[in-house]
Parts: sequence; C-alpha cells; structure tokens
Amino acid sequence: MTDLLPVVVVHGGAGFIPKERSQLSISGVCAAVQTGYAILKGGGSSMDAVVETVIQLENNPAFNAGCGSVLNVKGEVEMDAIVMDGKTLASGAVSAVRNIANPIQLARLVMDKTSHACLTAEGANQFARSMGIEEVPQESLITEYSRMRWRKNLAPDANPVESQMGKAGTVGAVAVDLEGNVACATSTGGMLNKMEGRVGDTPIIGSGGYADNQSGAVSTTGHGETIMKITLARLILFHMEQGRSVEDASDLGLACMQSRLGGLGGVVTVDPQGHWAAHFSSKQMSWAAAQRDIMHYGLYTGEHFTQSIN
Ligand SMILES: NC(=O)C[C@H](N)C(=O)O
Repeated sequence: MTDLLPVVVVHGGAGFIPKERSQLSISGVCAAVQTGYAILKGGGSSMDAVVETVIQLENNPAFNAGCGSVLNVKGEVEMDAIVMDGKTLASGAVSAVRNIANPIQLARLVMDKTSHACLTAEGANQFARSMGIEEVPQESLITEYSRMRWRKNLAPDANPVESQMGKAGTVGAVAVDLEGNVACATSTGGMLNKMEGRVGDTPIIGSGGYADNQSGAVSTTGHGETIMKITLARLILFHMEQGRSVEDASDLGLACMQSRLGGLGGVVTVDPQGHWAAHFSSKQMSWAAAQRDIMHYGLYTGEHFTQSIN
C-alpha cells in the first residue's frame, strides 16, 4: 500500500458554467468528495465510495443528473448511468431510464443482481420496481432552470450541443480504497434537447467510464457522441498501460477527442497507486479530490485550491 491511498476524485461536468451557478457547482463537488473520502477512510470499498458520492450529486439540482437533469426534446427526463468495479471488471448500467431519483443506485443493482451489463428504458424501470426502488414523479426531477433551457433550445436557431457544452453538469467519481481496488461511477441526464430514446456515452463501458485494477479508473464528461467514437475512458487507460502517467494519459485521450472530432470534454482519472488527475479540454469543469486529509478543487484550467479535511 502506498501513502497515497485512499483517494477519491469527483467531477461535476465539463463545459462553461455561468458565473451565477459556478459556486453551486464547486460547493456541490466539494461536499460530495468528502462523503466519498469518509467512506474510504472508514475502510469502505471504492465502489461504495463512488456510488454514495454520485448519489449526493444526483440529489443536488445544480448538476445534470438525477434531479436537475436536462430535458429531452419532448421536455422529459431520461437518464443514463454506469458503475464499474476494477477488481472483478463487474459493471452495471442503465440507459434512458425515467422516474428514478438515483440511476446510479439502479446501475449498481444491475451489476449486483442481474447477469447483464445494461438495462434500458421501461425494462430498467420494471427491474427497479422488482428491486423495490421507489419511482418518483418526473416533476420532482425537473428544475425551473432545466425547463427554461429546454424552452430556449426549442427555438429554430438554437444550437443545443453548443449550449450544453455551455452548461453541462454530468457527474462522476473514481476512487481507490485502502486495499488498492479502483472503481468508477458516472451519471447524467444526457444532452440538452436530445431525441427521445437517445443513449449517450455514459452507460457504455469504456466510454462513460472504465475501471480495472491493472491500470486504473476513469469517469468522463463531454459530448457523448464524440466520447463514444474514441471510447475515451478506455483510451486513457490504454495509454496508462503503455506507461503514461495519469496526467499524460488523460491529456492524450482528450487531445485525440479534440483533434480527430473537435469534441470537448473532461475526465477524472486514478491509478491503483493513488495518483490522480482531473483534466478537461472544455473551458471549465468543476472537480474535487480528497487524499491524505487534504481536499483539492478547481473550476478553470490551471486552478487548484487546497483545504484540509478535518
Ligand atoms: N455533459 C455530459 O457529459 C453529457 C454526457 N456525456 C452525454 O453525452 O450524455
């Protein structure tokens, strides 16, 4: 074991966060990372840490996941989520799921209780019911802000992708526990004004996230159609397998996404030794990390604040 363990790193979405919302975003990731860190310090698993961290972000209306999700073109909430366990390569995901407060919890149940990797739409909801997960009214997941943006982007001259990279807020976490096991979790409402039934990168293994004890764990955010084409999470771990550091590998993955397809995004990355990175090619990404009783956080490129955790 290295003295870099345990560690948890969280993101609150790549994009451009308007000034009036940036404080909400920063305080949200900072609170969530401390929840995950407390679990790890208490001897909890990296899987428990990333799931509890993401649940907290899903419950926070400042982010595009759970309550606060962006709306599809019909003004409805359809969400995607994934978890992956680096020790066993077990993974679980849900896509286009509705009326669920915490899709990440459902993704974990897909991993733990089924022989499948992903359940979608109504089938995922049926499974939720069978597991006793309460369904919530759609209204409880919709904020005034998400409805306002949906309306604005219905205009014929609107550009929802640009607007989203304007104000994204997918959430994700990666962690390494005291035993050196890595895990990832990612959850999102997807892209603003997406078509009904659209499935993004988030629930796709190797795109929205990947975790493998032999290399590390990644959770991604950004334009999903682009992330999927380069399987961003797996691409970063490939570079780490070739001997690159978490930082170099994260940059190489993001650079490939930008140079090949013009896509912007962000990632949080760890290796099993506890080295970590929170990198992005977008203008901003709210992120926070906790390690050695110190919290690190930032929003703009190059920004890196620290604060002790007591
Ligand atoms: N902002 C995001 O990260 C969106 C997410 N990657 C998606 O395309 O569904």
